[in-house]
Amino acid sequence: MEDEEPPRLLEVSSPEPEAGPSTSSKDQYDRPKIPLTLLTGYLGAGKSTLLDYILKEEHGYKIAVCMNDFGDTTDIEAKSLTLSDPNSQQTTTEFLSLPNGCLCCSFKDMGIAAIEEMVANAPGGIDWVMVELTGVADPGPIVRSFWANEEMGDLILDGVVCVVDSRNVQKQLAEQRDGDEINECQKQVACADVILLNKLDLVTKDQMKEVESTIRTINPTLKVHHTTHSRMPLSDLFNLRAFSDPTAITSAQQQDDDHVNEHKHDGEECSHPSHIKTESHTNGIKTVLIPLPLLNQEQYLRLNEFLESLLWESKILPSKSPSPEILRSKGYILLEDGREYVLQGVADLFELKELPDISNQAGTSDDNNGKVVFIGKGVGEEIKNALIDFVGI
Ligand SMILES: Nc1nc2c(ncn2[C@@H]2O[C@H](COP(=O)(O)OP(=O)(O)OP(=O)(O)O)[C@@H](O)[C@H]2O)c(=O)[nH]1
Repeated sequence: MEDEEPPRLLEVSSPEPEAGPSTSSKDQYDRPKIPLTLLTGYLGAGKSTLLDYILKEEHGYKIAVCMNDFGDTTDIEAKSLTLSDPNSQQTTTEFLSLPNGCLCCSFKDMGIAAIEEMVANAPGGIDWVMVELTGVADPGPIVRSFWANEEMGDLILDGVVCVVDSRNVQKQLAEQRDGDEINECQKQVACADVILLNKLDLVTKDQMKEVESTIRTINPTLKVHHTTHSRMPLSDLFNLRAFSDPTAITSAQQQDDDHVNEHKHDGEECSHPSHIKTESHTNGIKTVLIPLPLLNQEQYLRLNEFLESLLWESKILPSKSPSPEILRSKGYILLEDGREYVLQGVADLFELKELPDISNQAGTSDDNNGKVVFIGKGVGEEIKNALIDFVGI
């Protein structure tokens, strides 16, 4: 998938939220698409515990759970037609059917095409697919592949859920890699849409506050759940629509504001990310949030050009500034003529998608302000200033 020019995704409409297990959206040919959740998290965080819970709970969804090992994540496409049983090394498509209607499969190598084949052949049909990544996987290339595959494939990426071990995550985030590279734990937090701060029973209230501050410093767009044994309302794991719904970004900001308000009133020591030193744990991974006014058409085109230069060529910053490594981009953009766009990006792949019906989007943004968020290493004021200059706002 290393094309010379990063692919752009086709525009798809944002379906209305639906209740219950009937969750599939449709592609442009009116074929149903099955939502897929990627489950990530460092070794021992509680991913299997969460899957075990999902596979036993009565929730009404027919979920295919793939306990997966993509191995070298940069090679995902090459493996996309391989299905091999880790014990026999035989090619197989067998499932374990569970009493709550879920299917469980555990394969060593399984790519997108194999998952699609499994879903198509699943006895009785499937409402949802959940794929567990290995604890040391960098989710970025995998997220990118599933997302890029949506246009032609049968699956639609609903979101990325990350489980962390609250007792050990600060240490895991601070682990150094050769050449000061971003470590896997940092990438997992940066790429996620929902995070379970798990093992609540093993940390004090103050430790949990500090963990949450660090996590929010890396990625303030996350929806955070505090859990023990990965127990949480499962409805909060489904229908995230993280790659199509503008509330994913606006509600994240609201959540952050709520956190500040809470701080103002509870009289306890401040743990908000802007007031606590968490840099040593994040190894330079940060978020920059750039508020946007209403843009005219020309400014919108300039923003698009800015994103291409920044994400494809890392060219936009003054030459003396080190190139940022952007893991995730999100945004909500409003134009003077009333059009609204959602920006989603994973590494160099990005999409600016126009929201189909303005009247349907009422309430998507409480403050009615546009914004762009970049999460990664080396992001900061330089990007903000460069965007403001380039777009002319
Ligand atoms: N005390 C405590 N232990 C937990 C909690 N959640 C999970 N565990 C235990 O932590 C260990 C690791 O949990 P797993 O669910 O296997 O973690 P994982 O993320 O799947 O681990 P890998 O497969 O190695 O990546 C198991 O022994 C779990 O029982 C929790 O909230 N509290």
